Amino acid sequence: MNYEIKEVGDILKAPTQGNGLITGIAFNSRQVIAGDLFVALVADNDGHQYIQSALDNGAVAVLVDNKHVINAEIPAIIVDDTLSALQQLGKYRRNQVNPKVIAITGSNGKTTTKDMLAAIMSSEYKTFKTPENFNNDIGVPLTLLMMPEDTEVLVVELGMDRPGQLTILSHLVKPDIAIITMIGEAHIEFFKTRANIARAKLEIVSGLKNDGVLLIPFDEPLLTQVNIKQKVSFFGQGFHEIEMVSDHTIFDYQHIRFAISLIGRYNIMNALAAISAGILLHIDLKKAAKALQTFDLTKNRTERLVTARGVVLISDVYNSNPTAVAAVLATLEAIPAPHKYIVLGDMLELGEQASDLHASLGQKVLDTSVDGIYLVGRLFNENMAPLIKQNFDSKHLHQYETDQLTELISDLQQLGETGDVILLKASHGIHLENVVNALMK
Ligand SMILES: CC(=O)N[C@H]1[C@@H](OP(=O)(O)OP(=O)(O)OC[C@H]2O[C@@H](n3ccc(=O)[nH]c3=O)[C@H](O)[C@@H]2O)O[C@H](CO)[C@@H](O)[C@@H]1O[C@H](C)C(=O)N[C@@H](C)C(=O)N[C@H](CCC(=O)N[C@@H](CCCCN)C(=O)O)C(=O)O
Ligand SMILES: Nc1ncnc2c1ncn2[C@@H]1O[C@H](COP(=O)(O)OP(=O)(O)OP(=O)(O)O)[C@@H](O)[C@H]1O
Ligand SMILES: C[C@@H](N)C(=O)N[C@H](C)C(=O)O
Repeated sequence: MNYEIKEVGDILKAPTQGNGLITGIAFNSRQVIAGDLFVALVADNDGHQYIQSALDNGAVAVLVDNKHVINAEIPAIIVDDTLSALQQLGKYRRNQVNPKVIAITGSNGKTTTKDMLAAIMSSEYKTFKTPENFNNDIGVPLTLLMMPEDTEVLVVELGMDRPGQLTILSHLVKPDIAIITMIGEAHIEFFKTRANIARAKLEIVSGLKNDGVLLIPFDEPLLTQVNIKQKVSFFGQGFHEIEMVSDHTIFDYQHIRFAISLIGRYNIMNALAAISAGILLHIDLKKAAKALQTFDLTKNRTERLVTARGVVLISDVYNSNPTAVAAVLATLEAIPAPHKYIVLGDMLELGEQASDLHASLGQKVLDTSVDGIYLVGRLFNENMAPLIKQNFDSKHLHQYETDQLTELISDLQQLGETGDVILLKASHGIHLENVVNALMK
């Protein structure tokens, strides 16, 4: 981006001080590079404390609120509220660059579908995608502002954990195509029912263009009954699964063979969502197939890693909820390996249903042929372990508190031989990524 400080002041109808050309944006002073506008956000901490550190790192100006007094020498844009100013700027950028926008939400699979779709779109168009999973009220405007001038297609992920959030984000990005990947139980604590989650996910159509298309899975009744003015299309039918091997999945769709560089039957659904959006923007299916052979996947999403000892780790540690756990257990069951182990950490934000939902996965764990079970956290240990103990050799059941990751790491470091598989899955708050990182050292 290239905006003069005064231009940003005009966009935001806000007073400015100083001159300079803004070429990038950052809200963390530690990540500021020369030319950036530093946005001082107020969270648990107050970002205004880090203005000097941002300037030292090369910030050309700072976006600050008028409750803070700022030295007149510092190039600045002064607003009422820095987060809403960030969103306003993002909206301006969206309209100025004016790409085709494909917005993706869903309880699971947003980031994976976003990465797949961006790879497909890049075969034909200058494409920009959400970095990592910057999908909230901060991440979405940041994505819009990071989008290069010549972007033809923007693939943007929209997340939410409360009703109303997607309405705001959808109006911000104004999608041409909106995708809902699936409805699960993620964040159900704040919704109580899956029906309420579906209703909140459907808010994605509130900013969808009148001639836009909503893409939804054909087999989710909470979505297929939707009644909206825009066109609705379905994905997920008409494929023929051929094979799932240890590091990729093969299926046929419309007479084209797809070999996606990921395991998990659910990733066929994610791929079909991405392919269907590709078709809407006239991408040739052979090009889509090529793009999905090797694409850049955000880490820790059913990511296959191999340790120095040759043990395969399936790292699925960014988030967790019952549908996702069931899906990866089925995947683990389907892939060949001499020995298999599972490490399950608690699933968070499930509210009053948490105990039942943790218990309900017990039979699925027992039905998966594994040689060892490692449970991390109170919820699994209190609610699932009793059933496992009755039906599984207790020598091979290992239990940890969430503050015992060091013990877990040292146990896993001894575990398995070449070709054996360890699946790790937990909510992000359990921080199994630290275990994965330690095992990969
Ligand atoms: C408010 C804020 O600025 N907090 C970010 C900030 O935390 P901190 O805990 O450090 O904030 P803190 O309160 O200490 O500091 C206040 C401010 O001072 C800044 N600061 C702090 C120290 C310093 O030396 N310099 C500095 O500039 C700091 O960047 C922050 O702006 O610094 C972290 C590391 O850089 C980021 O990770 C955080 O980003 C949040 C999570 C975010 O919302 N990030 C956006 C970009 C995002 O999209 N994040 C995604 C996903 C969000 C998500 O959970 N999505 C949900 C759904 C949506 C939920 C909506 N509630 C889902 O997918 O299910 C992600 O982190 O993965
Ligand atoms: N279509 C799907 N159905 C069920 N589970 C899925 C599906 N897609 C992905 N998952 C599970 O969810 C995990 C996270 O995937 P992904 O990151 O794509 O989801 P997400 O919705 O973007 O979540 P986040 O925004 O937190 O990254 C996967 O590793 C897998 O365990
Ligand atoms: C980390 C956040 N995006 C998320 O998905 N949280 C849920 C509760 C999880 O980690 O499972």
